Formats: sequence, C-alpha cells, structure tokens
Amino acid sequence: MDKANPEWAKDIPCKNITIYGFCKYENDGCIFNHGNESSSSVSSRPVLNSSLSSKFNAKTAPSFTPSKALNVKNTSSTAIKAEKVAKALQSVADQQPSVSSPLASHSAPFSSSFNPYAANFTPVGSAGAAETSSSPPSAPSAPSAGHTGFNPYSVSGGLLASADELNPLHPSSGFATGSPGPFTQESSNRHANFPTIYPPSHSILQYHLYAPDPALHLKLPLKANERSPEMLFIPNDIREELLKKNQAALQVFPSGGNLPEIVGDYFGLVPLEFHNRVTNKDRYQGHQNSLYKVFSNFDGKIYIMRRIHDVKITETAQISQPFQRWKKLVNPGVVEVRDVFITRAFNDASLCVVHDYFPQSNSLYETHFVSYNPVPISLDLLWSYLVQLCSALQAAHSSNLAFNNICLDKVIVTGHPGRIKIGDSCLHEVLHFQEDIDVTQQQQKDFVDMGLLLRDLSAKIIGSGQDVNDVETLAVDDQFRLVLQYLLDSSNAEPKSLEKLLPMFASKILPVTSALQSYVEYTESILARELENARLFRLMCKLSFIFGRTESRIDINWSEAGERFPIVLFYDYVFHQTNESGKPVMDLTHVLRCLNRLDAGTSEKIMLVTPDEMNCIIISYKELKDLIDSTFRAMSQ
Ligand SMILES: Nc1ncnc2c1ncn2[C@@H]1O[C@H](COP(=O)(O)OP(=O)(O)OP(=O)(O)O)[C@@H](O)[C@H]1O
Repeated sequence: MDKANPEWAKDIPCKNITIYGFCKYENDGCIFNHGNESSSSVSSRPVLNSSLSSKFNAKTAPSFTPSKALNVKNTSSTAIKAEKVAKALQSVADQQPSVSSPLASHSAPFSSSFNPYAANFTPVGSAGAAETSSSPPSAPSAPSAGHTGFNPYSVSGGLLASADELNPLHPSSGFATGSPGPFTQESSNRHANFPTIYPPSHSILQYHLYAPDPALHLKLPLKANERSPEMLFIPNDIREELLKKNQAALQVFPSGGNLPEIVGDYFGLVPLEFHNRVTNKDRYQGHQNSLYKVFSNFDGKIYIMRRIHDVKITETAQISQPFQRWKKLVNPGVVEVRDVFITRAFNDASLCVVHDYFPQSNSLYETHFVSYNPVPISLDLLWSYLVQLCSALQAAHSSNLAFNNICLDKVIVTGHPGRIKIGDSCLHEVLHFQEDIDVTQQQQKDFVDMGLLLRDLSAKIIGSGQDVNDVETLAVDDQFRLVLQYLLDSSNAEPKSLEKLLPMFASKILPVTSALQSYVEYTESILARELENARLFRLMCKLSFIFGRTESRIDINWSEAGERFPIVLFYDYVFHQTNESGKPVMDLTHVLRCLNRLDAGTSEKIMLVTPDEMNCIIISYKELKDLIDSTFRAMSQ
C-alpha cells in the first residue's frame, strides 16, 4: 500500500462508520470511504449521522436564539453568546449519534421548534400509527404501572429499528405473522394499506433538552428526608405526554389548498385521517367521510368535526331531534357531541357532526393492533374496558339511545390507565332518521358489538388460539369467558340487559374503580406539587428584572452603602452559595425555601454577608420583600 497516495483507501469502508456509525475525521483527512458516491468529493455524512445533525440544529433552535421581538439593549452580545452556545451544542449533537428520539430517528429533517405553518405538514394528533409512540395505556392494576414511560433508547422504538420493523404490516412487526389475530380476511384487507409514514417530520419536540431521569445505577437509595431534583418536578413521562398532547392540539394546517377556511362556526381545519385504509362501506350509509380537528369561533375550544360528504337532508328535524337527544348524554365513556349542521362550504351538501377533541387519542384498533409498538392486552385491561363500556351503555340506554357503532375503530383510547370513550355518537341516528328502527333492537346490537370488540381484543392475549370465533380457545379466565358468551349469544332466548350482565362481574368493577381513583389521586398529587410553579416563576422574573442591570453598577443605591444593596447580597445568598473550598453549591431546596419565604414575607431574619466577609446585614424576609417590591415599582413607573 502506498501511504503517500490515499487513492488505495478510497473504496475501503471506514471502520469508524462500521463501529460507531460515524467518523469524526471524515472531513479531517480520513482517507477511507464514508459511504459517499465518490470518495474524492467533499463527503457528506453517513445516513445515521446526517439525520441526527439535521434534527438538532441549535443555531436555528429558538431556545438558543434571542428573540427579535424583544427590545433588549444588549442584543448583539446576547446573539453572540447564543451563537457560541449553539455552536457548542451543535458539536455535542454531532458527536452523539445515540442520543435521539426514536421518532426523530426515522423522521424527515427535524426543525427543533414546532412551526405550525410549516408547509410540510404531517399530523401529530392524527390517526394511524402516528400516535403510537406515546406511552401506552396501562392495565388498571396500579397507577405507577401505568407509567411505563417513553423509552427513547429501546431497541424496538429506537435507532436500531429498521423501517421494515416499524411497518405494522411487515412480518417482523409481529402483526402479520403468528396468530392471524381477531380480524377476518376481510377486515385485515381493509387495513392493508396502513401507512408507514410515521414519524412525522418537523413537529417533534426535543424532549432530550429536558433533564432526563438519571441512569438506574445512579439512583441512589435516599433517606426519608432526602429528595433528588427529579422528585421536585413533574415526572418525565407525564410531562412528555402532556407536551405531546398540547403540541397535537395546537398544531394547525397550512392555509391554502382545498380545505375551506371556515365551516360554520369553525375554522383552522386539520385533517385527522392520514391513513390509506378503505372505509367500511356500510358505515355512514356508504357516504365518504372525513375527520378534522377544528377551532371553534364560538368558544375558542378545539373540537373534531366529522364531515359526511354529499348527503341529502331535507328537513331540519332530521338533525335537530337526534342532536337534542344526544347532547344530553354526558358520560366519561362517551365522546360528547357538540354540534350538528349541514354546510355547503365543501361545495356539496355535507353533514358535519362536532365532537369533543382528545389530543393524541387513538382507536383501540390502532392502539392494540397496528401501532409500531402495540400495547399488549392483559385481562385487567379487558375488565377495565368492559366496565367503562358498560358505564357508557348504561348512560345511553337509560336515555333511550343506542350507539350502533361500538367497534375497534370507533372506540378511542384517551389516556391512562386505559381510559376509553365511544366516539362518533349521534351520526347513525341522523343518517337513519325516520327509518323504522326499533331502539330496543339496536340496544341489543350494542351488547353484541361490545362482545365482538372484547372477543377480538381477547384474541390478542398471548396464548389465545387461532380461531377467533371460538371463545373457548381465548386465553381469558372463566369469568370473562362467561361474559363473552353472554354478550355473543345469538339465541335471543331472552334480551340482554345490564341488570343481568353486571352481576356476572361485580367483583371486577371494584379494582377498576380503585385503579381509576388511585390514578386520579396520583395526578392530583403531582398537580398539587406544581401549583406553586407559576408563583415562583413570577418571583424569579421579578428578581431577574431588577437584579444585575447595568445602571445598578453605577447607581449609588446599589453600592455597598446603598439602600438596595441587600438585594444584591440576597441574590448571591440564594443562587451563588459556595462551600468551604469555594465550589458552587447548587441546592434547589435552599432556593425554593428562600423564594417561598421571600414571597410570604416572613419575619424570619437572615444574615447576608458581603463576598469579602467584611460586612454583614441582618434583615428579615419581610423587609427584603418590601425592598424588592418598591424597587420593582420604581423601575416599572
Ligand atoms: N374525539 C377524538 N379526538 C381526537 N382524535 C380522535 C377523536 N376521534 C377520533 N380521533 C382520531 O382520528 C382517527 C380517525 O378516526 P375515524 O373515526 O375516522 O377512524 P377511521 O378508522 O378512519 O374510520 P372510518 O373508516 O370510518 O373513516 C382515530 O384513529 C383517532 O386517532
């Protein structure tokens, strides 16, 4: 080999790429092949690395770019600092190929901030596998178990998963192989074109920019009185879930295109169905349908609007009567209907039904069958679903209503622990208005539909037989099997009713209610912890507004003899503590304690010492609070 002439190495793959996925000397003289077409040209990064570096661009990330809107005096120096930070972060991002969200790793180039007007729109809270990365709903057994957490490093969901593995219909996904699942040939064909486009491109937040939980081996056993910083904040999995929900809720669709700007009282239509599945022909009387997220001009809230294309409705009663009946139905197991109207905004006579919107919700089918990471079904979860569905049925049937649409596609999972709601209510009644339909018969059909839904789900439990229709082969306990047999019994010997059904599993209702209650208490306790955040944040802002301004360095009031000097010392006392050897002490508890006392203006006194330790001031929190308030007022006048 001729070491003087690097030509000999141009076709040999660089080992750094093989081992680490990237070569940091690629642009710095490394003579081996980095996967470029021509090794002699200026090399581009290998695929893995390029997706990473494009995902995180600290320079363009708004968190690191000073806002132009702010009229800050030292804008240029801030910008220079921000650029330095950005550069440093960029280089860190470039050097860490493994730090990536599993979503982002398969996405188009990432724009670190959410840009609702980006032309390249892809849904966040929409249908399909799109939402499958969110934390799965859990069995109702324990609230903490519900927080399995989003593991960005997991192999199946992380960088190591190939595109094929992420395809729900790919054999390796476990969906197409093994047990054929509960679906008949027809139903699996119906979903055969489910897209593999997820994850979407631009709208993924950099969740890693927040402090992650420490690695397990660093989680030291704490004494009863000790707290780690993570324990002081909202748990990461809940924070991430709420962020994703907010992001999905606020995402808008680029204006222009075929969609009307305003439909009735609603605007900002965002299509929610981004899948290629063929709609069940019998549904909606064979009419085509579309689902949109919409913003209400009336109350500013977000809803979903289902449009049934090209319907003929001649009398207003067809709309108003079913709507009046269904809008009274309020139950946690039902997606409430808010509005029904006919519009010509789509250039046809479309029927629009408006329902409550639950960001990031997925149908049961998406959650358990076609997601990248299907939520496993357990018996506990099935009992929970059964109890919730019965509650919804009880509410509807007692109002002389029937759903007519209980199926895997129309029941959505809205949150932990396995909370579900029957969607799409009221529509069936509008479309079949004046048809000679017996509600009691429809209610009987609801029972059977519920049985079919639970049977299909049971078939996904590990150990269930291949024949979906055979309840005996399902891996459920005898009690659940009896419930299924009762619901699916077609002999019509006696009408099915909740009075007969509920006693069959009365003992199972209590654990479900306990789990839901525990979860409520858990989230309430988290909420209580966060209660003070806004107050402390405002206090921090107030302190930061007045502390460290340029004028304070020349103003006599801020000098050692000045009346505002205690503020300078207090700021140091709170944030700039050092230990005996001069090392910074960053004790969050100390900060919170001081700020809380300052906010309350307690009479407790503290001793503030000058850095040279030559002078000290003894002052109460009340006096400090008054001083800070008066300074702030003087500044804002
Ligand atoms: N109330 C809701 N809030 C938020 N998202 C919803 C709501 N209802 C449905 N979705 C989302 O919209 C997706 C599409 O719902 P839709 O009812 O159109 O299912 P579908 O399988 O496309 O049915 P169809 O074949 O009848 O069109 C659901 O999978 C879910 O992710």
